[in-house]
Amino acid sequence: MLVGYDTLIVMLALTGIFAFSFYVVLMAGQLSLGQAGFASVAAYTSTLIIPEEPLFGALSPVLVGIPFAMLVGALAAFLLGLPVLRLRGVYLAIATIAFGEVVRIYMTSAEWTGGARGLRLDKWVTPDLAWILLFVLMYLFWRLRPSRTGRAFAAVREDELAAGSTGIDVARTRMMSFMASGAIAGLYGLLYAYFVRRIVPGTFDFSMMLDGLVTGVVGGYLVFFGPLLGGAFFTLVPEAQRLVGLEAGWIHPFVTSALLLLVILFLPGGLSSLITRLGATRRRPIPERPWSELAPKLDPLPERGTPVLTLSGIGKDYGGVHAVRGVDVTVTSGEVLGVIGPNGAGKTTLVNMISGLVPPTEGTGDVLGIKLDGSGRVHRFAKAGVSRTFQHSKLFDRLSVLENAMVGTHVVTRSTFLRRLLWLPSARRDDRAAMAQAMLQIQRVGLGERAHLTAAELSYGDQRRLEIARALAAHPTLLILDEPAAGMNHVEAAELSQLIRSLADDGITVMLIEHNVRMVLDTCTRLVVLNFGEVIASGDPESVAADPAVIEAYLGSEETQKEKAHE
Ligand SMILES: Nc1ncnc2c1ncn2[C@@H]1O[C@H](COP(=O)(O)OP(=O)(O)OP(=O)(O)O)[C@@H](O)[C@H]1O
Repeated sequence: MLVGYDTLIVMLALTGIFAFSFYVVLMAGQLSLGQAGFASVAAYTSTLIIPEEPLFGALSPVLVGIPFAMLVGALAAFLLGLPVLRLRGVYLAIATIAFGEVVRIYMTSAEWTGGARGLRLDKWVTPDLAWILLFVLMYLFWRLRPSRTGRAFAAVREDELAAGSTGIDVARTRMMSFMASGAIAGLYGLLYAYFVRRIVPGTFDFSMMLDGLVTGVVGGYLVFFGPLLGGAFFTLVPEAQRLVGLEAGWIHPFVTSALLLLVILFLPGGLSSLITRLGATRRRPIPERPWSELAPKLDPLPERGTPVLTLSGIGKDYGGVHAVRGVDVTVTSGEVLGVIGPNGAGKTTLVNMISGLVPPTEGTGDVLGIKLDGSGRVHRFAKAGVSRTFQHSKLFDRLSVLENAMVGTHVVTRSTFLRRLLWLPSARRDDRAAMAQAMLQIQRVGLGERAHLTAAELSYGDQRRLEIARALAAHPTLLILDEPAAGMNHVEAAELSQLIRSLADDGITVMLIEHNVRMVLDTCTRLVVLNFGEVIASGDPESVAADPAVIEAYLGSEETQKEKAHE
């Protein structure tokens, strides 16, 4: 067992560093547990290149190993990530644990690793080195969180589907967090080995992984100093127990576990959430600034009348259920196209195909230059100019209204993380431009006063409005609204109708799915009616509303029409 204050001080830093390798995946919502494996691979391979003598006669030779171990850890994570990052949740956890076990078994049986007896090393890790590295990591994560990349991580954690629809490359973001986790775990493995002066396969086992996970979760993964708090908890609680004589037998694990349980049960965001909660009570509305001047310069929208969407015989089959069949539709710029039809008519499936969420099983289509052949991933549709809202709001609940809309600016802003590390003024300008673009849209939907609240704190109607603001923040050419007025009263629906018309006046093409017939008739320039997946009528709102086939299939009797109009 390690004793002495030097040891305690170094272990505090090392535990914090290891917790960061969990933090970075949890931050992106991934339950990945291969860190002990990455640490092991990196530590063992580093021993092959680290010289035995000090560098230039004075510097710790571990300095050579640091970039090497991080590279090896990241590479191992990349290679493992290629097959396993298709998995999510508990399946990802199992696959990554299995990787750790495979590494351990290999290291035990290989000759170059010294087998089960391991290798003896020199002690090259000092408290200064460990703490400097921990502070470097804290700095990186402090600068990452409010950057465009940090928001992408948070968005992927909160809702992958919505993140993809705002133009974030979800697969890439997950891989980035996975590789960063591998790099940090590699760093930890190296430092640990050269601190305890020994490397044996048993060190990097399941319990190391579990300790790291607990430290990451207890510290919390929403704020950059979470791992430090987690590390302190994990290292100091046993130490405090030792000091007060609670060390013997079962008392030690019992007290530690009870404290852990308390943190996990009553502080789901970890210890760091205590501090953010204090901050939350001090949140104030965002002060007014000249947002239009600060906003980014955006490309003009296509000329009125330019084709935006062309569908030809498009259809989607769900194992025998023809959700959509043989739909031919052309939409041109500046139109407000209403898509109506009874429940289950295929409206959502149709817009899911247009926004790249599901590939069609028949027909061809083109939306803003992207072919609907199943090859384009969701974020590409967003990049091309397709933005959408969902039938059931998909907001990033734990992010603020402003942050939600800022995620929406992903496709019209540039990455700022690396420039933020260097405090470059251009990064500040770009971040401010993203904020301005987001605030303008938030104000446009009438949420300016509530920009500082979290999305979860909003009323249902406001959440629907926020989803529209987030979609607008991407400066879309085609805006798809899936039942945006659901749950709104007729005054709110009328306001929404006015907003949609003003968006069309600005040149945005809108596709509106809505059950509120009055609103559809008031808002749209053209209607398409679906029934059992097929188009049964299309044309200007008045003639469609008068079409007997439509009345029969959807609008029903006059009484039902009135009811629907008041929904
Ligand atoms: N993922 C899926 N798997 C199997 N069937 C599906 C799936 N998604 C939709 N369907 C089926 O496809 C048909 C069309 O559904 P869709 O949700 O597109 O209709 P909708 O017009 O949007 O309905 P609503 O107005 O109730 O939202 C329905 O019969 C539905 O059950």
